[in-house]
Amino acid sequence: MSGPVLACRGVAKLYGSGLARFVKNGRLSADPERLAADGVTAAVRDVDLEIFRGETFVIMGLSGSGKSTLVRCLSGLIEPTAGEVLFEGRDLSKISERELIQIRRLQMGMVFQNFALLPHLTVLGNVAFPLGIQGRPKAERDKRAREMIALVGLGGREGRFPRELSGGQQQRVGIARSLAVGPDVWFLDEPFSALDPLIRREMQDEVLRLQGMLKKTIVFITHDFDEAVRLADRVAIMKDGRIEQIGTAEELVLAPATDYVRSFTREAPRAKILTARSVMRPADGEDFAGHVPAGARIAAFAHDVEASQKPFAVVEDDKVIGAIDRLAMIDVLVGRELKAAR
Ligand SMILES: Nc1ncnc2c1ncn2[C@@H]1O[C@H](COP(=O)(O)OP(=O)(O)OP(=O)(O)O)[C@@H](O)[C@H]1O
Repeated sequence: MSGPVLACRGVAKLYGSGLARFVKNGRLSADPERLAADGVTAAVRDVDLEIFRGETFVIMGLSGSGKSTLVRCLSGLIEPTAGEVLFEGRDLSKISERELIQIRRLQMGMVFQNFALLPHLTVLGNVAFPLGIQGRPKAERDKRAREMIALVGLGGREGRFPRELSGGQQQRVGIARSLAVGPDVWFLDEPFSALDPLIRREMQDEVLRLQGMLKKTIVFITHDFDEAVRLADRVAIMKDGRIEQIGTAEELVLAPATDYVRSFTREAPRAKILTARSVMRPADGEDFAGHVPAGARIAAFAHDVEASQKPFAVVEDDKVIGAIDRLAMIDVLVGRELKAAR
């Protein structure tokens, strides 16, 4: 098995003056009270994480919790005050500036909330832009840009300028541009926050569709738990620069590590998050009305189970591993506390 694509070890990013006095042996050595008393902002602190190939890793938190700063550290845009960021096992602070630029240009793609398109360039010009920076010949970059434009559903609009496109279309251009160089890691920093809810959902579907085809390693920032649930393999919840918990949406809902995570996930759409496995009870040789796969989300079968007098079998590898009945459905749907490991 290969190691993580990206990893953080004790990463901290401070803003203020005389920061060296807060770092000992490469690690942050001051607590938040001391930093605050000295007028220092700890935008990020004590962050340890690993992101694996092909994973969609979502970083969530309220405004000011440190999401963007952490992602800037992960993408090598800024250097942490303490700790290490490893990209494919290499400490980003130990490689040359030149190589870092190459990694950022060739192996990382970025999508931003404000689209960050160049207004004087057409759709084709914008998408081809990063290929031009790489010095690729014009014919080659135009061909690749056209492919990317078609991929995001904007074929035929190559000659338009950003101002002639809707917000959703502009962000599709941003997406096409970020994918043009074929990056290994795809960073999306609140890419859909400026879009209205319907378009936002459409764009989430677009990311899911592209991810199904391209299988990138994705680091996605959002402050919306529903968005995280739709997209994420794992979610990291940040508060005051620290990560409170990392887990699947189901783990966060069933076993919140802190009160903060509990309050963050309280309103979560449980039926879309929880699986049959986490709400089943032991089966005791009863008669079943049907069966559901252990990994299926409640929303997919809630209606059938609720409408049935008899329980349903929960199956895995063709074996019955538990049972699920109306009462369990009602517990989930009304949000009654579940025991994490029944
Ligand atoms: N260049 C900077 N100089 C000083 N303080 C900064 C700087 N960048 C970020 N901060 C502070 O660090 C903290 C975290 O900011 P950051 O932008 O990472 O949060 P965020 O979670 O991405 O917020 P938002 O969702 O609003 O974008 C904030 O208190 C912010 O004011």
